[in-house]
Order: sequence, then C-alpha cells, then structure tokens
Amino acid sequence: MDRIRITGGNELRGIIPISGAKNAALPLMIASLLTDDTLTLENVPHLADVEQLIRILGNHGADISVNGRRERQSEGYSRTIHFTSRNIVDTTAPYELVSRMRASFWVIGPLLAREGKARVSLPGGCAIGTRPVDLFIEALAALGATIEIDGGYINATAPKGGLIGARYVFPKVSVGATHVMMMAATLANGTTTIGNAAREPEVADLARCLNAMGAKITGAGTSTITIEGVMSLSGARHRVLPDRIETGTYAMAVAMTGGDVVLEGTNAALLDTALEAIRRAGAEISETETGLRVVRNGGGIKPVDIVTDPFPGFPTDLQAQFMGLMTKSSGISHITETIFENRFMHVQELARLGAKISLSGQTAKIEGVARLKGAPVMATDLRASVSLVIAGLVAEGETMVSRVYHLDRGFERLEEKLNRCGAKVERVSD
Ligand SMILES: CC(=O)N[C@H]1[C@@H](OP(=O)(O)OP(=O)(O)OC[C@H]2O[C@@H](n3ccc(=O)[nH]c3=O)[C@H](O)[C@@H]2O)O[C@H](CO)[C@@H](O)[C@@H]1O
Ligand SMILES: C=C(OP(=O)(O)O)C(=O)O
Repeated sequence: MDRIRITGGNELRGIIPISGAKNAALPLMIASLLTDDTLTLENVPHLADVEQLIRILGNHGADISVNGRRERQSEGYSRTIHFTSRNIVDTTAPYELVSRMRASFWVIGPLLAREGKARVSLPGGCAIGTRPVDLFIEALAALGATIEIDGGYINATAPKGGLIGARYVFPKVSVGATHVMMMAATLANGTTTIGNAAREPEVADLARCLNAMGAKITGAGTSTITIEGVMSLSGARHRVLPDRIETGTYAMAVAMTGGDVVLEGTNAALLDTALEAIRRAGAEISETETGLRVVRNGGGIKPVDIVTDPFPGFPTDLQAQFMGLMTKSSGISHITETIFENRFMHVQELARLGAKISLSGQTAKIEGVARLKGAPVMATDLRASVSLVIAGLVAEGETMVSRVYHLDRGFERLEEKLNRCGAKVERVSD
C-alpha cells in the first residue's frame, strides 16, 4: 500500500494547475446515462473515483473512450472522455461497485428517468457521518416513483407513463439529492420545482451541461430550480468546472508554508467565503489573468474562527485543511462542523504532529503551536488526509502518511504539483 513521505520546512513558490472538479465530474458522467447519444466531457480529473465510476457506468452499458492530453502549458493533466450509453443493458448498480463511492448511488436518477426502473445498492463513501438517503427517496417519490428497500438495495419504479413533474421542497440542503432530482426531472412529464435546492457551483455546472443536452432548467445555483420535462436528451460537449476544494487546499498550503503561488485555471467566485478566511489568516490573495495568486511573505498565521455551511458558506470539504492551517496560528481558533456529524477524525492524527486541539460537540478548539514535529500519521478520509499533508509541509523532519488511497480519490498528482513549487513530497510503495 502506498504511503507519502513529506519532509517539512520548504516554502511553496511557483504555479499549481488546478484540475477539473471531482464533485462536478462525477454527476456529469452520471448524466451521460440520460441519453443514447455521446456526452463528451473535457477537463475530467484523473482520480480513483473517476476510474471507479467509469467501471460502474460500463456495467450499465456505457461505451467510454478517453483522449489523454495535456491541456494547459504548465501541465494540467485532466482528460477528455466520451460517454455513449446507446442502450442501458443493466439497471442494477451492485453493492460491490456502489459501496466504494457515495456518488455512484446517484445513477438512480437517470436510470429511473430513462428506463422506468432502477435497483441500486445503498452507498458507501467517506465515513464522515451516517449519510442517509431519505431525501433521495422522498424526492423521487414526489416525482411519482415507488420505492422499496430490500436487502441493502433501493428498488425504484416509475409510473407506467414515466415520472411526473412535481413541486418538492427539501427539508435539508443536499447536494446529491438535488443532483438526482434535477437529472430525473429532465425526462419527467410536466414541470418540476425544487425548493431549498443545493446552490453549490457543481449543481449549476450539471444544469449547464443538461441544458446543452436539451434539458430546460432554470434557477440552478439558486435555491429554487425549475425543470420543464422534455421527451429526450441529446449528446453535448461540456468542460468540467475547476475544483474549488483543490483550489482552497493549495491556497491553505501556501498560507501555511509561506511563499508565492499562482493557482492556475481557477477563480475566486467558486470559494469566496473560504478565501476570505485564508486572507484573515494572513495570506494575500488576488485574481490574475490565469487564476489566483496566493502570497504570504512572513507575518505569521493569525487565528480565525469558521463554521461550515452549505454553499456559499465555508465548505465542509475544506474544514480539515483549515484546521491543519490553524494548528500553527498565533492564538486560539474555533472550527464548527455543521454538515457531517463525524468529520473530525483528523484531530487525533494532527495531534501526533504536536497540534493542540480539543473537541466539544461539533466544535474544535485549536491552540496554535510554534512548532509541529514530523511523525507517522494515518489518512482517515479524503480531506482529512490532505490536512495531514498541509501540516507535514511545515513539520520539522519527516511525516509519513499511510492509507493514501483516500488522497488518490480526490487529488490529482498531488506530490508532483507540490514538488514543482519546492516541497519535498515522495510516494513510497511498499
Ligand atoms: C461527490 C460529492 O459531491 N460529494 C459532496 C456532497 O456529498 P453529498 O451529496 O453526499 O452531501 P449532502 O449535501 O447530501 O449532505 C449534506 C447533509 O445532508 C444529509 N443527508 C443527505 C442526503 C439524505 O438523503 N439525507 C440526509 O440527511 C447528510 O447526511 C449531510 O449531513 O456534498 C457534501 C456537502 O457539501 C460534500 O462534503 C461532498 O464532498
Ligand atoms: C466527502 C467527499 O466525497 P464523498 O461524498 O464521495 O464521500 C469529498 O469529496 O470530500
């Protein structure tokens, strides 16, 4: 199993190309099941989750071809991939495939809308909370589907004439359930209105792609989305938007080590709240022609309190990384997690490096320390693992991160991107 060895103490200086967003690419790939035509996606990141979803879509009958090419001068590595699901050969998404990744459950929306039925295993994904699927069930039932849970699977069946447009207000904001209801409603009879919809940029990106395929969606990116059902969707070509979580992660890494880095191919509007927190922590962030420039030349790291929230709030997917940054601040900061009930597993691992963190319910209190010291640590989930890398970049000596398969789910060529900017990060295969 691979591990990552970080030798701390180097500033970051240079250019980091930002990849296409994992959390946009996954629902976009799933949307290809809605049409018998070809959906071409550009800027798809090369990640374990993308490879796993390729296997899942293949199981439903998708024909998938990849054009590998380097897309930007300073070496972006994302790929263009063509997805063609001429026929759906299987409407079952089996446990062995779905249990490894939460987003694979979302195939339920397109399968149900196009084929009138779907049998999908209850999902897996990062162990950051219980992560129920009640909102998906309610949303699909609102469109007329009959849902049964049987042997760890959800069996969903559409009415004879297909799904029926409806008005549904989510009792709680859910990114995944918004994606699924929006996809399912594109082929429903009549108009669907989704209230209290997730406003994440990835939802708006999915709607842009669906509209390019012939869907009639307005309001995506706001909390009310309207979808006028159409008879069928066609193929399209769509570019995946930049990864705001990768952007925020590297911005926090620079704030941590000090230095001067341009994050290429991304933009501030994707993560305003997080950038504001990083600025308050002491980094300067400006927009450039090619992306975002992050600079911290001396001045230390200031303590900043944050609370995670659905977009446009501070993203839960950047909470662990921000905690990594705060371990070296000059005072006391508080981080409150409101989205997932078990997303503090990085606390005990950061403590191995010398961080001083105490937990009270959903709030962590971080007392900044003058020095962190390298140690063996274990990645517990995707974003937790990269918080250990951020801490390792300034820890004295060597930090060895194990279980890096978590990291490979969501960070494309992390070692290479950091090393080009002066870090010392090495993958060790046992
Ligand atoms: C692949 C992907 O895009 N994953 C992201 C997506 O996950 P995901 O779509 O799974 O997250 P949700 O927005 O659905 O979850 C938000 C909250 O709603 C709860 N909930 C959700 C569905 C449901 O049926 N019932 C229910 O109670 C969840 O347990 C959680 O407490 O959004 C999360 C919140 O921004 C991010 O952390 C994940 O990185
Ligand atoms: C939690 C995440 O992914 P997933 O929803 O697939 O578990 C994530 O991307 O941080």
